[in-house]
Amino acid sequence: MGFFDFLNEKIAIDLGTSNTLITHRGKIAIDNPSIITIHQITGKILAVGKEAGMMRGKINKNIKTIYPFKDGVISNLDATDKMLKTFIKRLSSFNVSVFTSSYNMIISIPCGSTEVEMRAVQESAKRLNAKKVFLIHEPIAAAIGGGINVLEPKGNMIVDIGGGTTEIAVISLGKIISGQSVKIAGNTFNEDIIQYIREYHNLHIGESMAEKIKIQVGSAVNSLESPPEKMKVEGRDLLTGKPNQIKISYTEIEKSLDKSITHIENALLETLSEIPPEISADIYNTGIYLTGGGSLLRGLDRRLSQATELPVHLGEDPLETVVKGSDIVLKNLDRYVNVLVTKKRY
Ligand SMILES: Nc1ncnc2c1ncn2[C@@H]1O[C@H](COP(=O)(O)OP(=O)(O)OP(=O)(O)O)[C@@H](O)[C@H]1O
Repeated sequence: MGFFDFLNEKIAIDLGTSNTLITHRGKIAIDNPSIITIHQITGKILAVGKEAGMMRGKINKNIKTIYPFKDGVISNLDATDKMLKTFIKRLSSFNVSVFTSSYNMIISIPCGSTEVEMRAVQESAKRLNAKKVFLIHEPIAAAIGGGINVLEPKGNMIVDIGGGTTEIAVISLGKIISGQSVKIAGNTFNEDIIQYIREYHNLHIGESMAEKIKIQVGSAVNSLESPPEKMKVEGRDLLTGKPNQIKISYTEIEKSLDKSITHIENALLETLSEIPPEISADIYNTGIYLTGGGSLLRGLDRRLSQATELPVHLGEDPLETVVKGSDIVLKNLDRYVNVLVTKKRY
């Protein structure tokens, strides 16, 4: 790669509550949990991303695990800076810290982001030496990444279930015309599972175990065509204090998640009830596009389809659609300029 190619570097970043994805030269180069661990006393970074994720729940009191984002937005600016800096360094194929002030960056943000939250993202990006920083709303990026033509005068409905938020958006002519950001998503599902197992099995389990359960035996419906086998779950018995093991089935997990999924269903129905009739007609024909890691929960598409009486399409690689869409926009700025979030000057 020549020097001048370097001047055209483009980076798309999906700063997620659970995962941070970064594309570089059109490929996903970073796909890591959004976690860092630091030493409590010295403040030194001990691990970032995957390595920090592996330490989750198994740390001593001198080590602190930090999640830089909460509910889709930056909750710890310093940790965000440190994490992003490490990821950007890892992107470099050179042996030196190459990224000078000559690359363009696009970052996806939840549609409910406030001016202050957007400024925090901008400032963090500026400290990474980006030449230009563009912002895009996550559902628009997800739609583009999922292959939907968002620029046509036709309504499309996207539901992006992430770790911290579920973003519901109706898009037409490149803009969100209706929608909402609900703070119920994958992390809430994990909390529901922890709570259920504590209540019904007197077992205290950690966050990573809850995540494993959700993936292995999680379900949004109580009857599955090919049900997963019961799963062995280990934790601390609340009555004896000793380590213990139980077996858990997908129907129990369905029960534990029911309340949260009902919330998502209601938010969807509310958004549908607020859109103009012409757009309603479009959505009646096209249905709903479901994406984000949370959409991988077994039977969720079926359940949302039953609740809305609309077809629900599950996209491919739902964990990657937002960053892929952002990358497409950055590469085709002339075509997509109208979909970008218009920033105030700070
Ligand atoms: N197979 C699976 N079944 C159920 N949930 C899953 C599965 N795989 C991943 N998830 C969940 O997807 C969520 C992460 O999704 P994603 O990476 O789209 O969110 P994010 O972008 O980090 O979050 P946000 O958009 O809220 O900031 C996590 O809660 C994770 O547990």
